[in-house]
Amino acid sequence: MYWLRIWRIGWLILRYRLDTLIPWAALPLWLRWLAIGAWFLPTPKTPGPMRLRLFFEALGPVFIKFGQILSTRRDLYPPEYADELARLQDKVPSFPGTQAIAVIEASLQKPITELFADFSVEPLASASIAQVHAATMHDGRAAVVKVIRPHIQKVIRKDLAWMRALAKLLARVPEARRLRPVEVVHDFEQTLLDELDLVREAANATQLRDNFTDSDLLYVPEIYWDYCHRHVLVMERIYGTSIDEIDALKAAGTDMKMLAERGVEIFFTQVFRDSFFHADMHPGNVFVDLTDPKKPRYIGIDCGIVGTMAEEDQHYLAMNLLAFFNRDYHQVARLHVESGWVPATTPIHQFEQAIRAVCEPIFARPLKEISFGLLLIRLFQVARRFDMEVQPQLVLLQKTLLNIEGLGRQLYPELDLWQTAKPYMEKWLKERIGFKRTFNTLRQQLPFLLEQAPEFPYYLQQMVKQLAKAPPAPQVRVESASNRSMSALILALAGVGLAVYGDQVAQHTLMYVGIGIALVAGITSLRRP
Ligand SMILES: Nc1ncnc2c1ncn2[C@@H]1O[C@H](COP(=O)(O)OP(=O)(O)OP(=O)(O)O)[C@@H](O)[C@H]1O
Repeated sequence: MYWLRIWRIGWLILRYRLDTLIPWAALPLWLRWLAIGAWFLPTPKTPGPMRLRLFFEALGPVFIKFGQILSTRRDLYPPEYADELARLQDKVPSFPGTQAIAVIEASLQKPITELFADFSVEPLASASIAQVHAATMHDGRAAVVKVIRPHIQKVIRKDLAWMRALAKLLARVPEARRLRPVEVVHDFEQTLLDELDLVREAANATQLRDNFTDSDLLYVPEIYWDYCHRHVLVMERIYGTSIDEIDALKAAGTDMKMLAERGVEIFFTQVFRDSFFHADMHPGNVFVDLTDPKKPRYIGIDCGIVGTMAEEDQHYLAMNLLAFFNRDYHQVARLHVESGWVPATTPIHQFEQAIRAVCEPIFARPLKEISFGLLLIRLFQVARRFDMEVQPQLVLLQKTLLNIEGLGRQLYPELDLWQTAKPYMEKWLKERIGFKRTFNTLRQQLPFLLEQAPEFPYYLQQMVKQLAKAPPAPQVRVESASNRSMSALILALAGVGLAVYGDQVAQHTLMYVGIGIALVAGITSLRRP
């Protein structure tokens, strides 16, 4: 079985003449012997990217998924390859509904009739990892049941082992190393293994749903947790119009401008407000609720792939985008160093010049034609030359951004992404840096500080004792200065506490503690020369 797979991969490489895509002359001698087998084969007529796509298709679901992921790495691969691989589709035959039932019953440990009032044996949809069936719950709710393809785990693990081996081999070739085969395969492995766990998908969907509770922008179907397992996911069935059905959307009188803008708003809200974004926004996963076509609401399904961002990354991303659109390349370069995205030793001016060289041609176009996603790709390409390790989350973000832009412009070609996003980002940055955020942080931390309040007199006593023992003047001055700031700080906290939380008793206690500290600190500082 193992050798059969090796033989098949080798044979398909030769059949699609992938050897012609490899710069043999650049390879070490020990590898060149592999090319000997190809010497007698006819020269291929179809272009290289298409042959690569056919190769992935012939190798089945895992390689197809891999090709789809490569197609999103436009920062690494030439556009003609990315475009061709983006055409890869999971044309996988569905598996029999009886097998789906067997997986469900084995996972949930109950007969299907006990689980559902009705279960449709004919699948609604079928993809490489899972298949979806319609069902009705016993209380009458319409549901869909997602079931992991039987035996897919084994196939995936075997193929992943293969890919890792091939990637390691490629990484030994200097020409191929810059394509980062090992990292790319590693990221792919993570994504794929995550997709195999439907409980993870259910948890993601629940979080996204919670983040948009009562929102008129996005709806996420409810997860029926009592019916979930690693291999089975049961959720509310939704009835929306696919975002792909432009004619149907228009015929229903949808406000297409608002629909496109809401898509952008949802994305930026997810990235900046929640730091949790749906990262698989292909049209098959996006529907529109047209209850009110003048206020169309999105419906998102399939939360198998999500992205999160660290707070600092959010901050630097927003600052970067704003700096970009102000064409302040020096600031962009500086932010990259400050955030640690590129090494601290990066020569700022050279980096700035390199960024300017790729960005200026983009900005020569009208603003509404500029692609954010493409801009990020260019930036990552430049930054790689300056040793930037692009984190997977940033790659996910850039990929999602490209999807959103694609969708948005398909819905409403005049969509000005920047005009839609800029006010949102500026507002976010202002809130983050401004008084409101400081106040909110204090408000969050205050219960903890107040919990410590009864200890204040003790600390106070200790402080006074220490001061009494304190040695020479200059040092004392520093200490009393710091005590004064300490008392000011505590007083300030007490003030905020009063404003935010105080009932009458707490207010008085805090006030007296605050005044006491201020008095003691003041008297102590007077006692010292
Ligand atoms: N809650 C739902 N209500 C109605 N239809 C649904 C629901 N969830 C999924 N579907 C249908 O099933 C299809 C496949 O679902 P989903 O995208 O979750 O599966 P998948 O195996 O991850 O597919 P892919 O990998 O192609 O995204 C959807 O395109 C949609 O038509």
